[in-house]
Amino acid sequence: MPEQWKDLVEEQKSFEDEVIRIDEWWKTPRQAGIKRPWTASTIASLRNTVPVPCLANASALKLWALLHEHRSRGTTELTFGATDPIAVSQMAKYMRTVYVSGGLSGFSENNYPGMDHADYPWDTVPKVVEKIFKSQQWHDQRQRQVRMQHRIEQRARMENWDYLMPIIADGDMGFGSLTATLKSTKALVESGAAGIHIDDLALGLKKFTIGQGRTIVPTSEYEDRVKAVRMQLDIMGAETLLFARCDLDHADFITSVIDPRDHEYILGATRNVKPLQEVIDEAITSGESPTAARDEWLVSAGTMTFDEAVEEEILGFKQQPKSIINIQSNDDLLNNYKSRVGYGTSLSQRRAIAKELLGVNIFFDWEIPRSHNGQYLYRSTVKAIIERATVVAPLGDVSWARMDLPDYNDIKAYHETMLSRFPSRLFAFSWGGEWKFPSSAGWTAERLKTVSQDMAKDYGVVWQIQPMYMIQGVNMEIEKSAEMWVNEGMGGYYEKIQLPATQRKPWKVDGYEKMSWCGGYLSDAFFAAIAGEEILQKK
Ligand SMILES: C[C@](O)(C(=O)O)[C@H](CC(=O)O)C(=O)O
Repeated sequence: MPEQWKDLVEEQKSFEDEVIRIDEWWKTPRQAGIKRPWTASTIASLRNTVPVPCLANASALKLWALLHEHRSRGTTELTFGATDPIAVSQMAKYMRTVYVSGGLSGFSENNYPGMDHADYPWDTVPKVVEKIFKSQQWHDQRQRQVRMQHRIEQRARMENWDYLMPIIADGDMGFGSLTATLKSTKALVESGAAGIHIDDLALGLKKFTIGQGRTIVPTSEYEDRVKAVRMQLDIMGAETLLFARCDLDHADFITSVIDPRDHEYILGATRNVKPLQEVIDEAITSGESPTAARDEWLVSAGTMTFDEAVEEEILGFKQQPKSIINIQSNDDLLNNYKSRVGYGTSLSQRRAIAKELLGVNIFFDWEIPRSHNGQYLYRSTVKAIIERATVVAPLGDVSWARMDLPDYNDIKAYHETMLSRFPSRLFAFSWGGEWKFPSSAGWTAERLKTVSQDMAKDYGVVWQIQPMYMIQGVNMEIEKSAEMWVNEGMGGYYEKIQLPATQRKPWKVDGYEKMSWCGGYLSDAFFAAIAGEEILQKK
């Protein structure tokens, strides 16, 4: 065999071995539940010749085991968003995971802070994850060094925190095209993320500042994003969990009507009026309120979904159209229409069915209500969230319906239906800040005390977070400390911080005087080891 053939045969063999390794990996309990639309050879061909070890894997497998343990016990992991490694080192005493919120990172971790419009640089969250991941390693190292200076029986009485808490990171909407999603996934995994969430919001259109404005992408685009994340994980051999988040709740817009699976929820005008944007522009030119003009327009245009327009048409019939001979009532007609349309029936198919049944063309135009940025008007429903979550569930590990001002009935409907389709599903949920919790929507103070545990037990919601609003608690403590220091100086510090912190039981609160937490003992150990001393001297 010529020399160069030997290399080629080796190359082929190493490729085929890699394919086998990937196939075997996909059979492991952690990976077996995922349904991929690609083969192991595709992934092998996208991998490096020499695979780069995946640092996040130990943590990801730990997260996987933890969430499954919660699932089987009917309990939940409660955590909150943090960007500061110091805060995370304290959280380790009570919680077993940590969340890195994009909103919080965009607010505090870059030079151009702002509201959570996901407009911060795409590598902001990976950098925060990396900072926390590395700090966790350091805390683990310095704690171990101190512990190892003590005999086993002494160690039983010493602090022994698990600082290596799996980090779940906000992947937002992937930060760009599919290749940007691949890159941001790669960066998050390389930074140490044990879990990543990805959502279906439109790029550049995330808004929290005004009442209206949440915009989602078509189902197909969301599906592609989730695929991109999964594919990048596969390429890296990463065990990192994929949290498929759906942000459709309270969405007002969708960017495109390309996917028939979304057509049922798109709103159109049922009267032949001027386009909305023209009316808004005229209002602005003449100094009138564009919001009022918009609201009036929505009513005057008879804005509704196509199915609602069909229903209105049928209910408006005084008598049966002649073409329908075997249908007795308007209700039968409506039921007939409904039985013939369903998930994925396109608008043109719906039009044709309506025409066939009613004998008339229904006026419905979803172009004229389009917004300034070209978005289509959208009606969000729990059913639509479930449909999207169902599409992406086989690619993800955890399902998450982001809800704001939630109605408990919506939470129940979403999880019950998802469980009927995916009985062993893991779910995530995020709570909000300063929510009003109306009792009309099923919320009472008593309900709130048990709701997290109930959602874990009843629906398998194993990971529940306060994404960014715990910052209010942090602010409260800092504000109180600032007030104290300015008014009471050293006396206040001694009485209100130093004494209670050092007297706290069973452990002192961490501070610089505690040589372990600030790494003093670890530094001393380095100096001693370099000087040639035996540092493992059991006290
Ligand atoms: C989770 C989230 O993405 C975040 O950045 O923390 C935000 C939080 C929030 O606004 O409630 C989100 O849900 O979009």
